[in-house]
Amino acid sequence: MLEAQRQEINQIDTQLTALFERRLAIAKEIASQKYQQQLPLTDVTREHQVIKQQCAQLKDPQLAPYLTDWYRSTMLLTKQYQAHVIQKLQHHSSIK
Ligand SMILES: C=C(O[C@@H]1C=C(C(=O)O)C=C[C@H]1O)C(=O)O
Repeated sequence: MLEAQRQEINQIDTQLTALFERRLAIAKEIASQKYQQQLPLTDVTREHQVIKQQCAQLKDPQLAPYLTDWYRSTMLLTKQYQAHVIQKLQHHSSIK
């Protein structure tokens, strides 16, 4: 009964996973620049700008609060990953 929709969700999830991996790969590059230039992990202005830009692209504006939450959690885990990347860079430089 739900089979067709679930298969479609599976296909969407496959695309999301690939995009997630690409997003975190870029976030890793940003993390190493933040480490080298001693920049803070969080850029609140940028975060607000991303959420505003993406919400403006929705066809259905009623989805804005859900997309906002989606981005808030994505950004939180992106920063957790960046913190991990920076910790590793700090560890490597301390043992040289
Ligand atoms: C990826 C970055 O790091 C953080 C995470 C962001 C995101 O996930 O979009 C945006 C800004 C920063 O708070 C960045 O600085 O661009």
